[in-house]
Amino acid sequence: LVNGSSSTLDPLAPELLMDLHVKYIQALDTKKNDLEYWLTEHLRVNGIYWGITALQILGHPEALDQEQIVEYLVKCQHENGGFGGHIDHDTHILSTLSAVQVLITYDRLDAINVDKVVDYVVSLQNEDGSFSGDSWGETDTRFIFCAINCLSLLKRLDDKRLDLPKTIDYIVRCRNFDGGFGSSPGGESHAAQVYVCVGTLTILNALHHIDADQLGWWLSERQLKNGGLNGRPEKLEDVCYSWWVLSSLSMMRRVHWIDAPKLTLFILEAQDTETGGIADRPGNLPDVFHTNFGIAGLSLLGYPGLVAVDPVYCMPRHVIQRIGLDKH
Ligand SMILES: COc1ccc(S(=O)(=O)N2Cc3cc(C#N)ccc3N(Cc3cncn3C)C[C@H]2Cc2ccccc2)cc1
Ligand SMILES: [Zn+2]
Repeated sequence: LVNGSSSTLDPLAPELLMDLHVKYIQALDTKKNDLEYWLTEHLRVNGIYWGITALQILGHPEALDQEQIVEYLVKCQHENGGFGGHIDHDTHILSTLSAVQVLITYDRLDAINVDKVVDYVVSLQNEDGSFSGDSWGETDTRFIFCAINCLSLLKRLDDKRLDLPKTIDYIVRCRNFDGGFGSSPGGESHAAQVYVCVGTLTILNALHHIDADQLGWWLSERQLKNGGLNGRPEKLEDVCYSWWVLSSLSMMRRVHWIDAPKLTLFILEAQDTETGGIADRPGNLPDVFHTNFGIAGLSLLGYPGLVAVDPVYCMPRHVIQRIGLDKH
């Protein structure tokens, strides 16, 4: 009952409309007459990572043209080694990580200059151990995770230019009295920041800096009566927190501290049964971001028929195993 899909509790419960979600993702790149398609141009590379990863977990890697996607991503790499959100957009650590994640998922790192990617990421590290998102210098624990995650995927954490002990110190400075983490020292605890800080410490084998019972309790407190999870106390439930909270609990071996059947039901009720796709909560419009993190969350909950996902990298577990990172 704990890990089964919701139908073990309630025969009328919705099920995951897998084929409809595959069609929703395939249709994303065809809406070229929608204003939204062009407004989200800056998100294109991130959107490809969200779409590809959802298709991988659904077991349909063939649903998009991999060669065409690789050719597009190659065009997004700048001479500084970073990737922009779209061709000729400024480079950013978020789109650089997304591009690397897709290329590794496709086993096509041969298509890009990996050494230049490493140079770009290393160039974003600051004196205090944090990382900036781009050359404008804005720092956020999210960017530290993107940098460490990317270097780990490229097997380049041993780069002599890095000061990893300082990065760990910076993350620890972002820990709050409630056991959670914020986007910078003194920042309020937020589930997405907990994920990026627990993920960074997991990759750097420094989880001993975390009080797993205290943080596990704060995370389990994110679950509301409707089964959904919020990001902070008093906030509304949102499907993407299924990923930020569950993956953090999974890294701390405490996924069972959440009511899995009730969360499963919440995610399934956020599906759009007409168009496919998953919204941030039931009744809202779906988007590729929440579709990916809803499906990834269901995979962590053991929903039947889904490919296993790695809680640290949010990539298929078999891909992480292929590159030998499944030691944690
Ligand atoms: C719809 O208004 C927005 C607002 C912001 C953004 S964003 O800054 O690019 N970004 C990615 C994102 C993508 C989509 C999709 N498709 C939808 C939302 C969303 N959010 C906003 C969000 C999600 N849950 C509640 N909120 C308000 C997260 C945000 C930050 C983020 C970026 C990368 C990785 C993780 C998180 C995009 C659209
Ligand atoms: Zn959300």
